[in-house]
Amino acid sequence: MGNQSSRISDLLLRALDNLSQEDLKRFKDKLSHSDFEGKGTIPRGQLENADRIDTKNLLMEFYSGDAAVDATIEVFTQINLRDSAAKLREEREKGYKKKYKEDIKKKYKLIKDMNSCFGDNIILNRRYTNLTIVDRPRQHAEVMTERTSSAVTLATLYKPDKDGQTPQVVVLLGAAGIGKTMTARKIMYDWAAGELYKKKFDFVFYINCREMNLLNEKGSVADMIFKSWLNTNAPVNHILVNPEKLLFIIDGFDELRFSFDQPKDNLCTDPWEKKPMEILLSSLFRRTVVPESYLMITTRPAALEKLGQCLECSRYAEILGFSKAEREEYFYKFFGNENQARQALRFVKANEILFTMCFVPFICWIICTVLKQQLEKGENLTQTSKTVTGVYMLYLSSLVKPLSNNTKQHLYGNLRGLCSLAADGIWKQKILFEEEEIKKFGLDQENSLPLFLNENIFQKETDCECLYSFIHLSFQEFFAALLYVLEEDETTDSGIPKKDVKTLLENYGNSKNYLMLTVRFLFGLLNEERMKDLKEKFGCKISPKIKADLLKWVQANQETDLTLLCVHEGIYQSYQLELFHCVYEMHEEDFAVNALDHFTALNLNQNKFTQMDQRALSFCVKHCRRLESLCMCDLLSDSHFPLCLPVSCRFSDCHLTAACCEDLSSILSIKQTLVELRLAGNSLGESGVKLLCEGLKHVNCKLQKLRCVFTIFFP
Ligand SMILES: Nc1ncnc2c1ncn2[C@@H]1O[C@H](COP(=O)(O)OP(=O)(O)OP(=O)(O)O)[C@@H](O)[C@H]1O
Repeated sequence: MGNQSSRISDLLLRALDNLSQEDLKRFKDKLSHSDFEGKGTIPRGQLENADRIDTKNLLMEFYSGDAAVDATIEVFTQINLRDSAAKLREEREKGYKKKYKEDIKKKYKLIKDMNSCFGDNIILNRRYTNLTIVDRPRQHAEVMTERTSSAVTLATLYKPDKDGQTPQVVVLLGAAGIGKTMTARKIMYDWAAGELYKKKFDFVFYINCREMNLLNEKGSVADMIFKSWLNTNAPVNHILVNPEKLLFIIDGFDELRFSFDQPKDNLCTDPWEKKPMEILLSSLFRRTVVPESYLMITTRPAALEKLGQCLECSRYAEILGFSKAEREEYFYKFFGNENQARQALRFVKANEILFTMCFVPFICWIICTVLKQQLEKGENLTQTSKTVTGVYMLYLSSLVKPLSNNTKQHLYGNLRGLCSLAADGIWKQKILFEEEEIKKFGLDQENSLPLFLNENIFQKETDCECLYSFIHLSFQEFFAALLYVLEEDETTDSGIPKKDVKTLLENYGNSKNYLMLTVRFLFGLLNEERMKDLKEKFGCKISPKIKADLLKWVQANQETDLTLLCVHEGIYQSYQLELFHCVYEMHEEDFAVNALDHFTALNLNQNKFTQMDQRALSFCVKHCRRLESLCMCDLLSDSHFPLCLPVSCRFSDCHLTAACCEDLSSILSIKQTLVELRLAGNSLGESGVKLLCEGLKHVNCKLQKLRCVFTIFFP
């Protein structure tokens, strides 16, 4: 007997056992007259002498599966045994939930490391580290300037807000690799384990946008539920009875290729109605179908505008990544060996930029993976990197290093194919690739695949289809960028469309935001050291002339007097801020000086920057040679903003510390053009003020105006 039959058998027997002898007699009598769902009646002769077990067996034989329970409930109701009917209904619901939860727990309990061998899994809870998540104000102009953001936990996402409104749609935002998918998986697991949303949701369904892109057939909400149901037939009818107890997690909105500007009368309202995927998803987002259900949508910030066009969200929350303490916790979890974790942490902390970058879990994973390999081989921990591109290169090098010479010979060809596949995919917003495409780019050779691509087994209706994806979307973006840097190669590129960097930049400028990370990597790859590595380690022929195109592009996108308004730690990501990130990613003084030559004034007030934003800005401001005025306030308390050298500097409420005063002091003693300095709202401390005074006393100091309010007591 299958699992489901055995569950139904127990359920029915319990229900019949609870009947008195008299009620059982009435039940059998009514049953012998009932033509349930046109299936005819169970012959009276068979029922007459049947005991409870026989009756149960007859019910199961005659009405197979769930219909036997439906028939029993119906007959209970007809003979006025309403309590028994309600109890059976309730027990069946509990059974469904229990089974679904068990299956979900099994499915989400394990995760696969991106570079792991088949069957090499890790227990989710042993690796999952808490992330910092904050609530975000809505995107109305008047609230965009609201600067407070409060920490939230997964458990409080669907709790009423301060106005008493319970959000029905939660958008979980976060940059590439910050942990959105991991969080979605953790929610699935915790819910199934009874640790999250226990009373709030009866069923939680996970929908992966990457897979949605590939579904050419029409589908319905019911089909989505069927697909999530792992083993048995989903009791969709019963699930849909209480839509307000359902949560749909739609993971990776930014990966969807569809446009969502459907006219309203195209949308569906019936959960059983089959529609093309883009209409079905539009209907869910625009709340025309199962409008009482709850949604959680994860997306990168770049797709926020598109999402806003088809969805009215009631709560935005943003994943900010790992705090310092969480980064440390991650290292211990990753290594599972205190000694190694301590060594690795000591090494990473000594390189401040590297440690800062670890706020992104995926970067943390790459760094730990590379360090683990080095530690296991007894090598010294020597690699350092200042940019995200540098970290990705580290990973690439670590993969290539142990390859045999024979494999290395084919490396460049494979890499080119891989880059072409990646770029092709980025343009088509395609993340899963079929075997045909793998062949088209010559990647079907031994050794070319396992290094960079994952094999996914994707359930397409009943057939199992084999698909490939990069080990992480950001790696696809990295390889796509690499294609633009590689020199055209007439011998190997036949049939592969040529890629023009100007088209890439133009399209990105025209708000094709999904190109954002690719463009950022492009800058990163053109760093001299990266190019040298690419040549030496991977045999790449690099085309440095595109640096000139990048320079022109940055220059063309500049104003002289720039005010960056309302950047809330990445949410309202400004195009201009992204340009600063690009310049940072290249990390070259000459380029930065030329690229930023236009700026004379920079106003960074009203912003809340992430640590990485601050690093990028710090680097850029340092290289704005013609900057005359810099105005900023309210930096993070552990910020590292440069005390750069324009004519006028305003650092109001910048949490400047005594350490910053040391820089300031030396600037005052060198920079004779600095004439105005405003420092209101900073508590510099006694030692800070003393340091400042040193600079002010210096013979080179030509400061004319100093504005500050100090509360400090000198002994
Ligand atoms: N909370 C976490 N604890 C431990 N590791 C994490 C966590 N979040 C993410 N990671 C690591 O970072 C990797 C990338 O995370 P994930 O795929 O969830 O990012 P994402 O935000 O969905 O990225 P993208 O927008 O590029 O799809 C994971 O595969 C995992 O190794």
